[in-house]
Amino acid sequence: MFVRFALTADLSFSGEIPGEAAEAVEKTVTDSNTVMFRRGVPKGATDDEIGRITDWKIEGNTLSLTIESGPYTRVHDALFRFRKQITATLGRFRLGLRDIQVTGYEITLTGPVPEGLKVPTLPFISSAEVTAEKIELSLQVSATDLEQKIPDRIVKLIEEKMEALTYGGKGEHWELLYESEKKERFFNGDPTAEMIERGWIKHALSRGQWIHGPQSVQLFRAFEQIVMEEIITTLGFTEMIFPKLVPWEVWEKSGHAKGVYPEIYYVCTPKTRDPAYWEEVGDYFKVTGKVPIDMIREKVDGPIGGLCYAQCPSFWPFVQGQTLASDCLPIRIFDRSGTSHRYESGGIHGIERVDEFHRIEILWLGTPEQVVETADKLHAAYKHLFDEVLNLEWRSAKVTPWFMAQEGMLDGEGVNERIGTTDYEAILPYSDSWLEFQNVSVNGDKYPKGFNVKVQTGKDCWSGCSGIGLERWTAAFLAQKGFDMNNWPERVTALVGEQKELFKFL
Ligand SMILES: Nc1ncnc2c1ncn2[C@@H]1O[C@H](COS(=O)(=O)NC(=O)[C@@H](N)CO)[C@@H](O)[C@H]1O
Ligand SMILES: [Zn+2]
Repeated sequence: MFVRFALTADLSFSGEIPGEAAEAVEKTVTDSNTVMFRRGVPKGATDDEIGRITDWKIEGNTLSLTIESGPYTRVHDALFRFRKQITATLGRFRLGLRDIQVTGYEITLTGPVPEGLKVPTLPFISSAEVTAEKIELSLQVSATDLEQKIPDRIVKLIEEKMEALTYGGKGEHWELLYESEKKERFFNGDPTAEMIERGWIKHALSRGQWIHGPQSVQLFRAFEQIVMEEIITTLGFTEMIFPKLVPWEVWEKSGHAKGVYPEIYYVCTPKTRDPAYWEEVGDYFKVTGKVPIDMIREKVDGPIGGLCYAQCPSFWPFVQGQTLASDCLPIRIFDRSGTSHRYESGGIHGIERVDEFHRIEILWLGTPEQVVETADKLHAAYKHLFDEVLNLEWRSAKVTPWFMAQEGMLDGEGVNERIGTTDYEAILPYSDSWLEFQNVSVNGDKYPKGFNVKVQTGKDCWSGCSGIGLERWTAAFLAQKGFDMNNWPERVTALVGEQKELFKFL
């Protein structure tokens, strides 16, 4: 795409601009066009690619400018560079710059426009024309918007949307890394249906949410214990507690704020704690037995953020803005302190795809070498766990990095080949489909950059994370091993012990 910008602006000064100043203004315009606007422009850029003042006129205390550019020294950058020059020039005539009014701003992107491109609806875009080979935008922007580089971000956003449409079909990247040998299958049913049948779990009252009875929890805790022994203790990870209510600021820094909105469970706060303010809500419920949602909606603030989604982002404020001493690296921590929530795709699923799930989130950070080495150690430990301890039929594959998928980004070309996500999948005999039950990711410098974390050497700081989904482990394990404990690996049987049957429903 070739991008052109055009801008008209009125610069108003503290008094009438005298006739004799015209010459000085002319000189400042020429200097800007020939020298100032060429600063930092790559060699070989043609004249019409570089910002230029193509017209100007003085009327009373106002200097009106027309600026045009291609991609270099874009018109708003030219405007602010010129502002510096002209303030000095007219300062000599004892005139101060009072205000800049942007009276027009056009962006034209020329090149093949993919089918179905939707120009974003933003307050800054006053009109948009899209044809097969061109996109023309008129913006309504203030000088402050230009200082915040709104036009550049709009162009970047449109380019991202076009890329997504062009490569959209590429979808998720998937490349097989390892496949275990086939294992004996002791069960052919849907584990969730069987768990319900046996009273191990029951649907809870919120969407995609379950109440886990003792038998299910005994299995969750057995898996957790095995993770503690085989992974956490063996590799030296230490427990922390990461917050589970995530404010926007965390997701702004983690990048989730780019595109996680369709799947968030949003959180709002009362406008006031004053009981009198809320009395009518309780009264309404007392009288009707119904909760007045619309009335509540008027009385809350926010959403201030949402419930835990990816689990690792809310750790990062712990180290935000800090420099870590080399001798404390690599940091290896984990969190299992609460639930994650995702407003998943429609339809009722089994426990393998729920809106509220229980995950052990393993997180490590340090130099790139330390982070890659830790990931490799984790892969080896997991392989031992699934092959020898749980004796699962499983495979692993390199996929689109989880954080890109969650931000709706494409698999970035050219990122360091060690950066990425490995999914662990287990076969579910009853549906003959593979279920991703956990993953291991090398996230590169994404989080340290997002949260401004440095290491003593001043070199890159990288991080990685691994999410172990206990619902998914349980679904995969039961789908393959069934419910007869004699067919379970004895480590699991020993940890589960005698199953608790508490409830007798008549
Ligand atoms: N809807 C869901 N239901 C049950 N488990 C889920 C769900 N979504 C994710 N998980 C579990 O969480 C793991 C990691 O989720 S992820 O989105 O792939 N990755 C992340 O969020 C990373 N932060 C690592 O946790 C998945 O492998 C799966 O085990
Ligand atoms: Zn994570």
